[in-house]
Amino acid sequence: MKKDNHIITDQNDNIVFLGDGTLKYIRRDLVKPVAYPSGSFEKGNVLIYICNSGRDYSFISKEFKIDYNEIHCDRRLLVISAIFSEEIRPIIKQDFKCEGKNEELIDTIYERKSVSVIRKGKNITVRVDAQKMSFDTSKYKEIAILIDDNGIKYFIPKDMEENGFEKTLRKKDFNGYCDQESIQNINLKKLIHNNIYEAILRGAILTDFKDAKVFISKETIELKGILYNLISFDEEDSLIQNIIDDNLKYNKILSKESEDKYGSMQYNSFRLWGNEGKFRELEKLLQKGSATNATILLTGESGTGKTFLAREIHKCSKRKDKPFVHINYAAIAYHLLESELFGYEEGAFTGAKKGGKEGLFDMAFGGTLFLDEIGEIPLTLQGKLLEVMQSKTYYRVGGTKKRKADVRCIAATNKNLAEMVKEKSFREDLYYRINVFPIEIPPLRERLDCIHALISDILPEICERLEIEPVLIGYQTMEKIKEYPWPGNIRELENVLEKAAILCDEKVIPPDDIILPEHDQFALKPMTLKELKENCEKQAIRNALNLFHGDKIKAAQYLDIGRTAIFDKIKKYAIIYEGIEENDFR
Ligand SMILES: Nc1ncnc2c1ncn2[C@@H]1O[C@H](COP(=O)(O)OP(=O)(O)OP(=O)(O)O)[C@@H](O)[C@H]1O
Repeated sequence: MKKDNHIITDQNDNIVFLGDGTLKYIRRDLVKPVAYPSGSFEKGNVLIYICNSGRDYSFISKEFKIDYNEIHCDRRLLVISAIFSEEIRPIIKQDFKCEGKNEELIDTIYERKSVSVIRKGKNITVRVDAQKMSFDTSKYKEIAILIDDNGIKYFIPKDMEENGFEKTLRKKDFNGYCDQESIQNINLKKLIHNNIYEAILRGAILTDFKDAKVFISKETIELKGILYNLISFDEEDSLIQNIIDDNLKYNKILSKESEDKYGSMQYNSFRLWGNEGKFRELEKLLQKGSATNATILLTGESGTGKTFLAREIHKCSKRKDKPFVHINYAAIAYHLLESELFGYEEGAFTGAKKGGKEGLFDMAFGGTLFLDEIGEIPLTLQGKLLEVMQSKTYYRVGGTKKRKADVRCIAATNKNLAEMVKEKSFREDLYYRINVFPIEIPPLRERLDCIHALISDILPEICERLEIEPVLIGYQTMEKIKEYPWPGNIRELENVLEKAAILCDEKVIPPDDIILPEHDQFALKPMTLKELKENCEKQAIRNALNLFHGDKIKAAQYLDIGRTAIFDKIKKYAIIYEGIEENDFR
């Protein structure tokens, strides 16, 4: 189960866990880099200890001495230790004495804090709620970061570089300066945005002293797969330890998964989602394809992401700094196609602009030309396109000067081009020229098991587009979404999410705000009873076919109708589903 696309929030919508797949949504521009004031250990503080050498964690209690007598702290001290190039290792100082009563702590200790430690190359970033500090670990042997009510304070022992681990950490040693204002009024949810942020999350731990319940366990993470809920640390030792163990194991799984997937922790540059073998294959194909100049043919049903992936391929190619030009053949008037594509010279035809006009091949020079809906290109123009693709040169309409076509072509279609070749509506030679590197994108219904990954990818974008506060999806809402047999078009899912984001009055979308397509269509226009009935029937059959991957017999059984009846209705409503053969209707 893929876990790196999860965002876990507590009941206050503070981010508790950020899967590495979600880090790209964090708006770093909202968190100003700040330094923090001098401070001391206080009740419930968290100490994060980062060490750049050594592998034996036992030194923490020995060499990195904490003078407990100096620290007025009635809480146990949580020490998270991150060793450069090793995973985070949370350690509870079991021997640390608590003073005072728990009840007193509730008001004074921060109630909910999410602490994450992110490593990117030599940099370690510690985030506490909206605050964040980064350290270049190669510069220091040791860094101690203290988190308390006021935020993050850090301590880099001045003489540490000379004296190794001999330094004793005392409260007076924490010196720095603070800019509290820079983090005030930042709603954590504002941080969820779509800035690409390449980093690997190594650990995320929330301490919560107010609510003693434990809401999460290894099982809930593993079984539910997605959890937008509260992780809280109970005050009981054993429970804290359990949670930390779970987090540890979870982090191990995470890093193992990432390593399996990307070798040495590399990012999936294509924003692909899905965890089946075929997605790894698809990813490999995209990686290979984007690294070359070969023409790529993207096929797949409407709304499966062909345009989206064409852009991603461009972004990952050597041509990424040059233009990406999208031509949708279906959207350009037939008589204008040639001049739009190749441009024209002055006087080429009546109405031609003075000085001529550059075409899309000119505009895409050095970059990528995305030939969308290639199946729609008229036969008359197919020959010319073939010629350009072969000779890499072209003439403007009415022109005599040969121009260089320095473009990489990506074509896309939802048509069956091979069939079109047979029917003679698509040139065979052009088909072979385009079909050098075909990549088929599976429809949504074949990737339903990881639909949550797509949602966590697109929901922040939807909110940004609508200019509304980012919203999150709760666990039950996600379950409801998963129950619907999404056919193939991602746009359908986007519409549902968009509507839910608009309807939602809260920070987390409740299940009731998810209006699934079959319920929604009735609201669109008034219908007669007959139309309503037919719509219901049509939708029910479509759903059943999706549910049973096009198996009409199973769908008929599920709908409790006869075999002939379902065949008749599929024909009557012209329901198209992959796998329905023409023969079936005879
Ligand atoms: N991997 C993805 N991550 C996030 N959003 C995606 C992804 N793939 C597709 N989408 C979104 O799904 C919608 C449909 O995708 P897109 O327009 O690329 O499909 P298409 O196959 O080109 O459709 P058509 O054939 O109708 O032109 C878009 O809004 C796109 O942003």
